[in-house]
Amino acid sequence: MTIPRDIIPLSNTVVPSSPSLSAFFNAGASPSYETSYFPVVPKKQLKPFNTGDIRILLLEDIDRTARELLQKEGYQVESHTSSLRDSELAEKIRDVHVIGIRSKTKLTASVLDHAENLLAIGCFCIGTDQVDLEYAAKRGVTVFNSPFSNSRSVAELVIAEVIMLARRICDKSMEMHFGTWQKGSTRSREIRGKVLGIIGYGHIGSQLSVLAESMGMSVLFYDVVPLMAIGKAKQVKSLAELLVSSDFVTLHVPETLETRDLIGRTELETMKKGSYLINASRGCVVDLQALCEVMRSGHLAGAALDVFPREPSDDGPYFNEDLARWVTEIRDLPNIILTPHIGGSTEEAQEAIGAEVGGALLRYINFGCTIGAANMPEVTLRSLTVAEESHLRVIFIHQNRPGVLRQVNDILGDHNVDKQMSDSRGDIAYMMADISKVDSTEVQALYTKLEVLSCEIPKFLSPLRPYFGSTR
Ligand SMILES: NC(=O)C1=CN([C@@H]2O[C@H](COP(=O)(O)OP(=O)(O)OC[C@H]3O[C@@H](n4cnc5c(N)ncnc54)[C@H](O)[C@@H]3O)[C@@H](O)[C@H]2O)C=CC1
Ligand SMILES: O=C(O)CCC(=O)C(=O)O
Repeated sequence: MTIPRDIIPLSNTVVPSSPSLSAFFNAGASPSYETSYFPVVPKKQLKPFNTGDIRILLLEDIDRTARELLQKEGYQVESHTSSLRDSELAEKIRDVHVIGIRSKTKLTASVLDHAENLLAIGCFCIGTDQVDLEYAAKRGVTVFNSPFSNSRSVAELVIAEVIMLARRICDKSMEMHFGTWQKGSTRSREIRGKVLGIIGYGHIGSQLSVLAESMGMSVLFYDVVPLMAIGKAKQVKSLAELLVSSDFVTLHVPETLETRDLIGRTELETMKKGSYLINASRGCVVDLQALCEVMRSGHLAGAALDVFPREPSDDGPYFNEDLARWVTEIRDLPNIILTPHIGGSTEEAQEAIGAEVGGALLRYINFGCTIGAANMPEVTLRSLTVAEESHLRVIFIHQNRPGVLRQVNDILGDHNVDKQMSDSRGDIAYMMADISKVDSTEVQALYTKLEVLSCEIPKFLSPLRPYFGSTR
């Protein structure tokens, strides 16, 4: 557990928002924070609230690029180097408007039920399987991630592992650490001319394909969709075809129902004798019990695992039998490289992710822009400018039902609707409209009328709220 740090005092950087909005954004704010004032910068962006009222919780050692970006905006940012235990997470998530996580923090429906004020989740990684995306959308919580900022880092780790496995580097190094000098070439091979089989030819798989070919390997890949092969790589028709033909099999699929235990005993036994398995995707994709047995039988020559079906939530001496039964077995296997989910953990990747996800959160909070969202329709409009006085941006997240937009437009209709964009994704729709000639005294009435509309949404959807922004 870590001590919260970097809590910025509340700041009043902008013209105060309407009382109802202050109430919305201030709900749960701790009265103990000090107040201070930052210079007002005349930016051409929405300031629908006091930016200092926005409370952001960053977990799992998210890069300082994100922290600094968000702090500069005047938001209150509290950051922790690790994830939080369940009870602490439930408590902390209650008050915040934004939470930033990586892969350890599980934002399930029951955790999200505690999140009374949550507007957005930033997954500072590629995977979003740790978040119940659908439930978050139903609660009007928008989720952002970084689709490829750490892809290269994962690809580089895998290429390193291919060589290390082929030369049994980890075992050799371990022997030396224990004082044993054991020279020899038995079961050490070059990777040139060998076949790399990639399962999942997306951002990481295709990047790896380029690296592997440049080192003289042949590349086969299997993917559920037909894809353009890069270089001389070849897409195969079935998983079995890839498994029987590859010297190294590496997994780069997302965690889905279909990929759970994608590699079980049958698949492991289908792999070539003396081949190697690498998993830097998600732990549940490989049946570890089967892997241990097949490795002990000598059928596989080695493996590298960066991800596990259960991973410790804290750094420390936790990779032991308390985590799972298979841990002891895996630790005892020869020529197996074990790494603590560090595929994307490079300074370059983390900095890029911090800027990308931090920027997406900022654009969402400040402008309502959902471009890049993982669970909401992608909607944006050109920003309002400070010259456009008496303009108001209305954002309305609602159930995707016939008639809702007509009702919304009836309410907005007394004003000039300068621009409007609406889109839906499954059951959820997102509407953004810029209306003009709005007197500040009318904002509350508009809000109330829209809020009544949202009452038509079943009770569990009640947090879907209208959200206003103005240039003032
Ligand atoms: N170890 C680490 O630190 C990291 C792990 N990851 C994991 O790697 C995964 C892949 O990342 P990206 O390449 O960026 O994803 P991506 O979405 O670009 O590519 C995934 C590919 O897998 C394919 N696919 C999906 N289901 C499949 C199936 N059943 N069989 C075969 N192919 C299937 C998709 O069609 C797609 O082409 C992420 O979802 C994440 O879980 C990502 C980054 C870092
Ligand atoms: O960096 C992390 O904590 C998670 C990396 C990962 O697995 C991802 O980006 O999906």
